[in-house]
Amino acid sequence: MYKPTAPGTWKGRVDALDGEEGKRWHQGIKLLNLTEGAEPADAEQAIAFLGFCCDEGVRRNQGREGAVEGPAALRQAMASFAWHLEDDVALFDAGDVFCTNQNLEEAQKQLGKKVTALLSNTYKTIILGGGHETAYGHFLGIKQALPEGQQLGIINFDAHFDLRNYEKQPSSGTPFLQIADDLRTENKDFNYLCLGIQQQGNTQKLFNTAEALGADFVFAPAMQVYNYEALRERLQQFVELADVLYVSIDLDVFAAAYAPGVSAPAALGVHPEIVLLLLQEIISSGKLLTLDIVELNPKLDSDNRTAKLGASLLYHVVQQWSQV
Ligand SMILES: N=CN[C@@H](CCC(=O)O)C(=O)O
Ligand SMILES: [Mn+2]
Ligand SMILES: [Mn+2]
Repeated sequence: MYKPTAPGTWKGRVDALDGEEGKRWHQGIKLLNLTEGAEPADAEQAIAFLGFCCDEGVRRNQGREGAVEGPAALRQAMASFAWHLEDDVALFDAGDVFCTNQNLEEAQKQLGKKVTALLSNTYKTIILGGGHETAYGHFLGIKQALPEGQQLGIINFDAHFDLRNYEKQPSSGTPFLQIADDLRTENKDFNYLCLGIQQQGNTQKLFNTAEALGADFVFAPAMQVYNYEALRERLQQFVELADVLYVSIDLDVFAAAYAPGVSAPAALGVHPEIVLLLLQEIISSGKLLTLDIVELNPKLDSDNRTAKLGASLLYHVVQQWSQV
């Protein structure tokens, strides 16, 4: 269920005449093979991408399939980014975990193992989804790597709570309830902040589940740059209570004009600037442990707009995270 990235996958524009000054991400990224686990990172600041090629959760959740192609589209959209990273920073591509034979549960376990391998070898990890079922696999890995007694805070930029009941089967709509239940089993707190919730996109049942779990949330219409100070305060209160943060970005949080390439587009979704500002605030706290970006469906995208939005957010995340 795991494959390292093939050489030649990262390709893009080459400005040969400009030498080192013309460097782009596809010329600087290193391939990392996790077949036997991970070697300790050989750079002061090591950031690793890992793909989760899976939309089985979306299929089970009655969504529109295609997120299995998300990791490839994100890599392609990042490949020609200009290289502006400091000399002590190394960027890695650690390959992909695949979901085969609709065996989502096994794929999530495999993703978890690779995440643990990266985190316990001091890589800053960025998981490229996949449907939002990526989050539960990601969490399985975080759980193993988290030092005893550390409080985990989970921040999800999403139009949806993804707190659906999973008695029948886990899906892309259930990961955060699965996480909440796992944490409760271990007598740990579920600290969950959801940013960009659409009222019409979540039933009363989901609001009730969120309330019962003590989850905090901000509705999409309040996610505005003019409201930044209030949002920052809210975020800071949440961040203060956590020792480490897991951030999830579901691209359906954005307005469909920016992000048409998702299973469930939000016509009145959030504008990217406010998400970027809040991400910068999160990273500057120094508590970000790991991040994922999910629900990109290249089949539904328009001129790679959604892929480019996701990739551009990752550009800024990498640029800032490599300096804290
Ligand atoms: N990943 C989550 N997806 C949403 C889908 C909602 C919809 O299809 O409208 C959810 O389950 O709530
Ligand atoms: Mn989601
Ligand atoms: Mn969503």
